[in-house]
Parts: sequence; C-alpha cells; structure tokens
Amino acid sequence: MLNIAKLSVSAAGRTLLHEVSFSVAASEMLCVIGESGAGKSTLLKGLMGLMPCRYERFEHRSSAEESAFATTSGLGLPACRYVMQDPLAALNPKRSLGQSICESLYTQKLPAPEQRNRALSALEAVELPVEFYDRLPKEVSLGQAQRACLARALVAEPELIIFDEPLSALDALVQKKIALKMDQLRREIGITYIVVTHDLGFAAAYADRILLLRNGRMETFQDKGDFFANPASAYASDLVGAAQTLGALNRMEAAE
Ligand SMILES: Nc1ncnc2c1ncn2[C@@H]1O[C@H](COP(=O)(O)OP(=O)(O)OP(=O)(O)O)[C@@H](O)[C@H]1O
Repeated sequence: MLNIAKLSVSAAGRTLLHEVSFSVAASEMLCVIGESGAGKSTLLKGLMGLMPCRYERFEHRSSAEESAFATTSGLGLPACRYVMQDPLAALNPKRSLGQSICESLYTQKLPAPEQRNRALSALEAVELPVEFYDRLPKEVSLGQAQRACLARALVAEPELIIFDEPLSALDALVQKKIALKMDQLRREIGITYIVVTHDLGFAAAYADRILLLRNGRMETFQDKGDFFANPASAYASDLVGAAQTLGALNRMEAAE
C-alpha cells in the first residue's frame, strides 16, 4: 500500500529525519519504534503532509485511487486517518466526543441517527460507556480522550490509520482490549496500520514489519520475525535483548 524510498523531513531549515525507506502492504501493521527524539512523530507528520519533505519514491496505492505523489512541500494521504500523540490537542474543546467522532463520517453522508449509532459502536469498541457521547474533552481523563481519538479514527473504517502511541495512556487491560480490536478490524475489513510505539510487547504481538529509527535515521527495517530472531544491527539486538530481559515480549499475545 505504501512504498517509500529516502524520505527526509525538515523543520525550520533543519533536516530532522534523513532518508528513511520502508514499505507496508495492505492489511499489514508497521510498527515504528526508537528512543525518545529518534524522529518517529516527525516521520508520521511528514507522511501526513504536516512538515516539509523530500523523497526519492513515494507510492501510495489505495482502492479508491492509484496514485504516486510528487510534491516537496508535503505529502498527505487520502483515505487515511491520523491519531496524534496528544489527544486533548486533537479534540475540539467545544464539541462533545460524540460530535467529534461523527465528524469523521462526514464523507459518508449518513443520516444523523445512523451516524450516532456508528459513533456509539465506536465508543463501545474502545471501552467507553455510551454516556461519553455527550461529554466535552475537558470532562474526561487523558486515557479516555485518547480512546475517543481512537474511536474517531476507527469509526470511519479507513484504509490506513496512522497512530502515534495509541495505547500509551491506558492501563494494561484496556490496552489489550483495544489492541485486539485493532487486530480484528485489520483482519475483517483490511485496515492497514502504521503505529508509533515504545511498547515492544505490542510490536511483537501485532506488527508485521518493524522500522527502528535512531537519531533521525533509519537503523533497521525488517519483518517482525527477523527483527526479533535476527536483529539487523547491534543497537536493534540490544533493544530486543533488553525487552526479553524485562519480559516485555510475551505481554500481549495476538488473537488467533
Ligand atoms: N517542529 C520542529 N522544529 C524543530 N525541531 C523539531 C520539531 N519537531 C521535532 N523536532 C525535533 O526532532 C527530533 C525528533 O522529534 P520527534 O518528535 O519526531 O521524536 P520522537 O521519536 O517522536 O520522540 P518521542 O518518543 O519522545 O515522542 C527531536 O530532537 C525534536 O526536538
């Protein structure tokens, strides 16, 4: 679905991300990992056209259209939803969570009662009670706001969802339920995911491919099995070893 070669992203005249190459096929999950400041969010913002980029190849194929973009000011991806790292910044403070979720359905031109039903189902999918439909962002916790942002992305069942640390503010039980829901949607309706995460247990359970960034550069890009069995660099090997020592890799087994 996405095939990217030598993508660089800059801000204020400085290159923050240098020549990163990766691909992700339809219905796959790509996990982007790396230490704080490695350039993970910058990569997502570049993909979404929110920061200036340059690249050698940028191919995005969707069922809606086949396209290869060629701009230098930013890319942007049609048929895609982006869930930012900061959920409170992402939600309109004057609109209820339900209204924000319904906005995600605007292109589908559904009657209002159907929109509401879809939004309520999306709230349920992220383990939020229906009464949250009418709550304002200031009336919910950070983790609840994060789940509302997830619901807003999932409700539209887009082809591609780009998540920046979707589960970071959630407790382990809710993390697992939402991870399973994401995996179910991937298998049932073929959603493709690009997920930034610090959680190697999540990547071990759900990713198909893993892109490891370090100091604004690509350290490794491997299939998940290879990444954990034969990490392609000493740094990747240290990371996998540390996660094994901490027992982090078996924390979230995927559904069969
Ligand atoms: N708009 C900007 N202008 C200048 N520098 C920036 C800008 N955005 C990010 N940076 C810098 O780029 C580097 C990568 O930042 P980025 O947010 O992509 O890291 P990250 O890997 O997502 O980190 P974290 O895991 O902490 O969220 C950091 O050193 C950051 O300070």
